[in-house]
Amino acid sequence: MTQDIGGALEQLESVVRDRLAAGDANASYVASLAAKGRGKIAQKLGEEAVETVIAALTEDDAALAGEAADLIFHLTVLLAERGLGWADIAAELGRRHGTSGHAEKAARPQ
Ligand SMILES: N=c1c2ncn([C@@H]3O[C@H](COP(=O)(O)OP(=O)(O)OP(=O)(O)O)[C@@H](O)[C@H]3O)c2ncn1[C@@H]1O[C@H](COP(=O)(O)O)[C@@H](O)[C@H]1O
Repeated sequence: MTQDIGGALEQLESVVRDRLAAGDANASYVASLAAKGRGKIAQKLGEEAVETVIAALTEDDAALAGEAADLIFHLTVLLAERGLGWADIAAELGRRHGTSGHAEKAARPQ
């Protein structure tokens, strides 16, 4: 099924929030990960980031897409556990839109 990225992220976030609220670690990976604490969620995110880097350097496109999906999924869990969601990230990206990274860096206080 093809889906636009906004819809996919909203759908994933909605399911993740439901799983966190239900807290059923036996039935849900999200709930079982959250039960291990924020540190474990952050650790998994770091592992998935490393696996994404390795895939980018050594594996094919399908493998990279899979690792990227794992990374985004675990970031969604971490954000939700902190009470944040993709709307918060979209707002920050929107604030940055149109500002060159070079210009932003040059404007930082020395
Ligand atoms: N997108 C995902 C998703 N991507 C990856 N994963 C799981 O993330 C886990 C991480 O993989 P690993 O091999 O690193 O896990 P592991 O070996 O158990 O890791 P360790 O804790 O042992 O280090 C696996 O169990 C994957 O199945 C996901 N689990 C759930 N989702 C989404 O979240 C929804 C809710 O899932 P549940 O909470 O399980 O109902 C699902 O409907 C999906 O939409």
